[in-house]
Amino acid sequence: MAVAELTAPSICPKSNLRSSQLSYLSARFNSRRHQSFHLLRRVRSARISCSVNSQSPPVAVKTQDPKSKSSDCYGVFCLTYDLKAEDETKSWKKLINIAVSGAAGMISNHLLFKLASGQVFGPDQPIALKLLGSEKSFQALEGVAMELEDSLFPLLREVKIGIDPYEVFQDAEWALLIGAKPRGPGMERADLLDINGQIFAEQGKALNAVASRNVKVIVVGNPCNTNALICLKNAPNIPAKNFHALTRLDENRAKCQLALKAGVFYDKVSNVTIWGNHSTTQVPDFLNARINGVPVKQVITDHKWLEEEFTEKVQKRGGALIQKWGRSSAASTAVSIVDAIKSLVTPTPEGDWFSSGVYTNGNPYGIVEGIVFSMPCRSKGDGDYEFVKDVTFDNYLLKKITKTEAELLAEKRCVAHLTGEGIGFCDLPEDTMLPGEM
Ligand SMILES: NC(=O)C1=CN([C@@H]2O[C@H](COP(=O)(O)OP(=O)(O)OC[C@H]3O[C@@H](n4cnc5c(N)ncnc54)[C@H](OP(=O)(O)O)[C@@H]3O)[C@@H](O)[C@H]2O)C=CC1
Ligand SMILES: O=C([O-])CC(=O)C(=O)O
Repeated sequence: MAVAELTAPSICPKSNLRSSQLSYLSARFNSRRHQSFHLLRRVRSARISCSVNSQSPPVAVKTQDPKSKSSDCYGVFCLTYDLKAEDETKSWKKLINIAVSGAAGMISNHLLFKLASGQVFGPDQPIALKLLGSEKSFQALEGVAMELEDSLFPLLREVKIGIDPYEVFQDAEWALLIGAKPRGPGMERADLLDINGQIFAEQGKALNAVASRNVKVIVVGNPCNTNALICLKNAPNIPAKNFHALTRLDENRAKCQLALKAGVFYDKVSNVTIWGNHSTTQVPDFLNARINGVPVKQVITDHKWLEEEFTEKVQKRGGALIQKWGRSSAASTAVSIVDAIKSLVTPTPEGDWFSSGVYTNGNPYGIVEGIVFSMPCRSKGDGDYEFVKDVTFDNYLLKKITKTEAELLAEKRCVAHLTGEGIGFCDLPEDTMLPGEM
């Protein structure tokens, strides 16, 4: 690995690194081959920061336990700071830990820079990014960390990279689970459920063991509803309510199509629910949706279009995009993850709601319990949510909801061995597909 080409940071922030870290770092440098790259950087950073700060008044620093397996950091982010020592940062909130899996992937490449810029959690919220990859993607992950260093984001105070979820998820307050294996040629959907299910079972166990007891988990990697179910079943000490499967991209896609048809800008479209699975059986609800506060069916009177073209367009938008791009949605998915987080940390506007795939227990819509199903939610902005009460159903909507519910129940039976509910038995509907498959 080209360690010799690396230079220490040319700036020395008002920071301090404990000199006791040096021997610890040097020892570890020899013992962990794959992490030698950033450990050497860390030694160099430490030396520079120690010499510059030898005349500085002492500042409170975060203590680092050499025995801790989760103490690795990356490059410039190994410097430690007293956030209360500088006027600019005095009013900042307490640092939050955000874990991201699949961090070397396409979606993450958009998302991480949004998180670090402050546009998600706000301009007074410092963050630590804990990035999970694999042996295969570790070098790419180092590249991601280098780009984060070079971006000089003031709010980004820590970056750590690793391949062990038990280390990376330590104290995570948010876990954005993006990494998943794509469906390869000739791979059965049951195989995909099993391969990805293993990943999410393992990550659920790791969250259960080391994450914050109130961690909020957003599962993006497909098939995201059932992956989220597997994850929450393997994390019994974390409230099931805290697990989400990302269906916000589908909601955004539905809003865009309704706006286009009605000839209005998309900010006029509200109250859009995606019901069910993030698959081609998902149900974009035009019965309860509104345009300029008026029910969509009164604005768009072509109901055949709503039932057929609109619905199918939203269900298959992912596939249409893959045909153009040659790869699945990455930028708009990252934007929708931002939207999903913001919906939980800011109060939902009066009268509106957002869609999220959440655990069905206690839902007021009669959806079967024990699955992860996209439904309309509202939040007070405290990271939690409640189900919306005032939604209506007609026969068309109920029939569609029943179909997507049956699909999720079949997926659940297929992964029973991963949720601790017996032996997996796959009788998936023939037409079950991800939005990206056509
Ligand atoms: N719910 C939703 O709305 C949507 C979900 N998705 C899903 O999100 C998931 C991730 O999508 P996306 O980020 O586009 O997928 P990518 O293929 O870009 O990344 C996913 C994984 O690929 C590996 N990887 C990526 N880049 C590299 C690299 N340069 N070298 C080595 N390994 C690499 C990483 O796995 P590792 O680090 O583990 O090796 C990473 O976790 C997929 O399951 C997709 O289907 C996509 C769009 C919308
Ligand atoms: O199928 C995929 O991987 C892409 C996907 O989920 C989407 O675009 O909604």
